[in-house]
Amino acid sequence: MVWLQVTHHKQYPPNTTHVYSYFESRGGKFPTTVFFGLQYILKRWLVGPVVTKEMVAEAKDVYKKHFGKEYFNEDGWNYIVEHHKGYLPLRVRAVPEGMVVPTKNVLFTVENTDPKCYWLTNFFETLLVQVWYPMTVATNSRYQKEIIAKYLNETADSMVGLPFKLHDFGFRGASSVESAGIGDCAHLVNFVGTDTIAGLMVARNYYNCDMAGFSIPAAEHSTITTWGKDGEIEAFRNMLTQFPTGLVACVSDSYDIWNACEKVWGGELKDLVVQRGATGSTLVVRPDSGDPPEVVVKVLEILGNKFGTTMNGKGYKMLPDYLRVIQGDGISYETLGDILINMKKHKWSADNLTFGSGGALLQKLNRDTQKCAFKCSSCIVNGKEVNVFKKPITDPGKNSKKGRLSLELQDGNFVTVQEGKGNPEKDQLVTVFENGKLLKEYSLDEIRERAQIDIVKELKPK
Ligand SMILES: O=C1OCCC/C1=C\Nc1ccccc1
Repeated sequence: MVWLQVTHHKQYPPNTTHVYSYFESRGGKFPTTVFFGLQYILKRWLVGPVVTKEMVAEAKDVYKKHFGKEYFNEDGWNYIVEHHKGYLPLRVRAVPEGMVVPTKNVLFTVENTDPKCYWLTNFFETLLVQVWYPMTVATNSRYQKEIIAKYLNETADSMVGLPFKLHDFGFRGASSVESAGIGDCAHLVNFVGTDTIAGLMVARNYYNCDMAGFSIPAAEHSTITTWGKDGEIEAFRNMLTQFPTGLVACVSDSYDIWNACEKVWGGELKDLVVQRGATGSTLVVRPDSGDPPEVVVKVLEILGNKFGTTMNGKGYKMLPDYLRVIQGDGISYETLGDILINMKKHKWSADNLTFGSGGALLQKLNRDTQKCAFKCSSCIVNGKEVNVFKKPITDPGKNSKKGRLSLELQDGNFVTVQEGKGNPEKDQLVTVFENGKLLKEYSLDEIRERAQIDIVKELKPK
């Protein structure tokens, strides 16, 4: 409740009764964005009777101390408590979550529904613009899915493994438990592999998804190195015996990844590894250092020499089904292609490998990555609706849109129609929130469907 923009009620023209603002990505790293995460913000902060007179009193006290003067809009907020019973008189219209939209298009609009609360629209800019984070994580994750899909399509017999190909390793590198949860849920729009448990709870509590992601038992360096360097073989054996069936992952670079693959997995423990095949179980070897394109291929070559390979229908090598590799070090949108290219060059199918990504997936992005902005484009002053815009001579890229906006599909392409000239029947924006109530909810399942990447859409049986 204690947000910024607390002095703006004093700054609008006299007799302002309506402020209408919109959110967009002005461009940036990726040409399209996956719209995701607004529903979390609405349900977490804005839905229901969210304002009480006690909160108003506290905010008044906080801001009196913060500014040293009475700038807080006490009357305005008490009006919302008394007249609206704490329900926010706002309307939010948004593109459906999971929709992939080219940048520079309106993604959602906000306006006040009570003329006395003109000041409320932009009061929540601070909170609503935080949608940049889940949106940008979902976008960055989806662009990685496109790269993986390309090489899977070229070098594997099936795309069925695609949803598991990029695993969220990012919990520890996130800025907080809450942001890890939001970011992981955004990643899970595109994939189903994660160790960021917080995201499962966001999916359950905000996106109606009982279990959004999956994982398997995995070693970390501490559970291997506590056995001592000479005990690494026993640590590995312990992984195979403690988890006798199913998949188990084992980080193998604590001392010497080449020796681990050649002499331990492919040597002393080889029979135990091969026997897992009898129960359809799999060992996943995890390198975790060195130059990823080189290390992944060298690990595959060593394991291939020791366990044998088969040629798949696309003419690429596959390890036996009981053996796979996961690379979780140095993975990002910028680097995973290099690994897949080197694998292809050495005739290894992409299906042998899974990626794990941490900091790059959840943390190495900001509001500028997709240039997310919230701007007023229309208002009513003295009963007259006027277009509002900024057009800085110092940066045309910051020009904002004018008037009431709609997002229309014209010949299959998204177009933002400005100045209220849109055709309501064609408008892709949906009223998701009005007067404190959520009018439209999206489940993660339908969001996933909407965000499908084209290559999978094309390959899906008609
Ligand atoms: O190796 C693995 O195989 C597949 C399951 C996950 C996994 C490792 N997880 C992880 C998480 C956070 C930091 C580092 C690794």
